[in-house]
Amino acid sequence: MKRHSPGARGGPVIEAHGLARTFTTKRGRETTEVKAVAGVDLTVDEGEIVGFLGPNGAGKTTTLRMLTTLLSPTAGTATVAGHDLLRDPVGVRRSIGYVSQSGSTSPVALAGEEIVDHGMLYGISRRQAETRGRELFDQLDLDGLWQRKPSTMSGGQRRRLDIAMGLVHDPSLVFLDEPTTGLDPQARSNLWTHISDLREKRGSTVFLTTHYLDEADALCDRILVIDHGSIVASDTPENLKRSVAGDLVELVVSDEAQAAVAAELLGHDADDPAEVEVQGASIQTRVRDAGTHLPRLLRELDARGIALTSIEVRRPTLDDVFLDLTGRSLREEA
Ligand SMILES: Nc1ncnc2c1ncn2[C@@H]1O[C@H](COP(=O)(O)OP(=O)(O)OP(=O)(O)O)[C@@H](O)[C@H]1O
Repeated sequence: MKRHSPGARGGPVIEAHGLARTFTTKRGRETTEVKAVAGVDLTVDEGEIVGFLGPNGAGKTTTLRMLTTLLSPTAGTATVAGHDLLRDPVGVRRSIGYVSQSGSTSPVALAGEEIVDHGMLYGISRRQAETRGRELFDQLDLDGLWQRKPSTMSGGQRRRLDIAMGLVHDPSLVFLDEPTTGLDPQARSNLWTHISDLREKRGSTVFLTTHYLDEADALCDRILVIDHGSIVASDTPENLKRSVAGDLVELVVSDEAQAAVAAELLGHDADDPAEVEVQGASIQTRVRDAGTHLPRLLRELDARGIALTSIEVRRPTLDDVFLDLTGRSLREEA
């Protein structure tokens, strides 16, 4: 597993060892145990934007709630923002920002007042909270909304207000639980810019969960994949894509009668020569680093007089990675 990513600027700000949580539920005389998180080791370095991905019920929110002190682990240890999770939960809480899935703004209080109250709750003065709050409103495109109730804001504005609340006490480490769920594509990509800016302009470390693979791909230096309560991968999006599968190559020959010969030639480059699919005039397979093989393939096809109507190369996506690692497609679940 790769630990340090290009975004990393310093030492670890999260270090967890064997972090686990079992839930026990009782129905009548029957007791059921759910191992929501089964002993997680993870490291996040200062300045990284790390995406935490996994199928529904994999243990993402439970891990996040443990790392933010909202839930106590049944086993394991962690240091978060320089404080021991078990011995100094107050120290952890004061040093981090946490934006939950549902957010924490009241729909009826005025946005500015809420931000100030929230900052004071974290021990900063009213004046500091107001200065910082107004600065965040400016940075997060919330100008003019200080005196507005969240119930009158758009989804994107409300989500940015949630983020401002999580940042008002100036934490160096921010946890975002599904920050863009429910937003339209434009509001999502706008929020991505703001999240990147947290790192670029403030040097913050960001740990976020998401169901959107394009989000993880665009935003994260590193992706952690959790499945059945255990981490199953940790690497940059590029390395993950490279590691699971070759590029998908599809050739369409002009003359269907030549498909078998073309398939044989393509088979020489295939990851698995037994996995070349032919359907009518279309032939497809996976080829590692297709770009380096295609010129030769094209010359060979030409030499045999096989003309193509099209050729398409698709790089592996994070969904391919996800499918490979968990046996499930995140796209189906989102
Ligand atoms: N309070 C609880 N009591 C009992 N079981 C729980 C509790 N909270 C979570 N679980 C179970 O723990 C497992 C992990 O849940 P968790 O919410 O961490 O998953 P998740 O990866 O965040 O899922 P999602 O993507 O759907 O939000 C699930 O099987 C869930 O049903």
